[in-house]
Amino acid sequence: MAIPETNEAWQGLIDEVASKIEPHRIEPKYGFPDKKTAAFRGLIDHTLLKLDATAEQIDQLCAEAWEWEFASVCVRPNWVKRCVDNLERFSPSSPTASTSKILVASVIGFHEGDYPIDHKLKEITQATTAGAQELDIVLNYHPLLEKDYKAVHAELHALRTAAPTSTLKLILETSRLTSAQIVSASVIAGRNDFDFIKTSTGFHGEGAKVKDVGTMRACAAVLAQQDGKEKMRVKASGGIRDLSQAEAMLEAGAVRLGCSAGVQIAKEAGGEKRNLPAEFTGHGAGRQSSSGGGDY
Ligand SMILES: O=C[C@H](O)COP(=O)(O)O
Repeated sequence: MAIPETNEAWQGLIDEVASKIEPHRIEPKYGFPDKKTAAFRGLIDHTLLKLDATAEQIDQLCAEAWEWEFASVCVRPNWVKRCVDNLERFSPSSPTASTSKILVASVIGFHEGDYPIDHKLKEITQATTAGAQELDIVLNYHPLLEKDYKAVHAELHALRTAAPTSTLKLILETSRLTSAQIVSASVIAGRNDFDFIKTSTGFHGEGAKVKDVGTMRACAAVLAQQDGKEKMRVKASGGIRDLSQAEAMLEAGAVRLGCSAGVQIAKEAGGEKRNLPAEFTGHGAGRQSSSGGGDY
């Protein structure tokens, strides 16, 4: 799988992928697990990214993630250690503990993405040292807008190299991009072995849109065919507040959802949570949207 060496060569690859995307769009709606099951809730990254989040709110986030068996908790780097410790305490080798493991995801370069690469690399070290298994990294999309694909590649290559075993999700901030730019970013992410492409930070614009999720999924399918490797996955995030929005994103091709409204969605889906042992309850009061009420 050759890496293009010039912006022109990148553009050629991007155009080739774009020309093959349309046929993939006629695929039927994608399915997802029964809404009442832990498998469905296991598609949700339970997210709290407000700058003013408190320790009590982080503890509550972890408790809710354990109870509803979400895929992960997604937090800022400074909270990773606390989440790892919480989740370890909730799921020791107790015979009653479920086998499902709640992961810890950390955002990197959040939420503007245009931090210098050294800042992002420092945050990666901080998060992975503290035990984060997944990293949701905001793309510096400015070079992308200028079609400086070599610069985009240089950033993504440095990030992948710094975290060779982590699950890497690249946040595109799709509300700031055209469909063509979404394809360009997805192609470069694919060539750099990112595991996911993710729509939004939840702090800008409209958040996830069905159309963009469809484009990203179709692009990932073309790349997988072309490169003969596993399909990069799509995470929809930002503004997903209820079950019908969550379902629409999954039907469009997302296989992971990032939401601060995970509990509301799980309740609406009608499943049953497991109960955290009493010794761990008594966590903090209710939370708000990770985007602080949102600008949607
Ligand atoms: O990455 C996830 C988003 O920040 C979640 O945004 P939200 O608060 O709109 O659900």
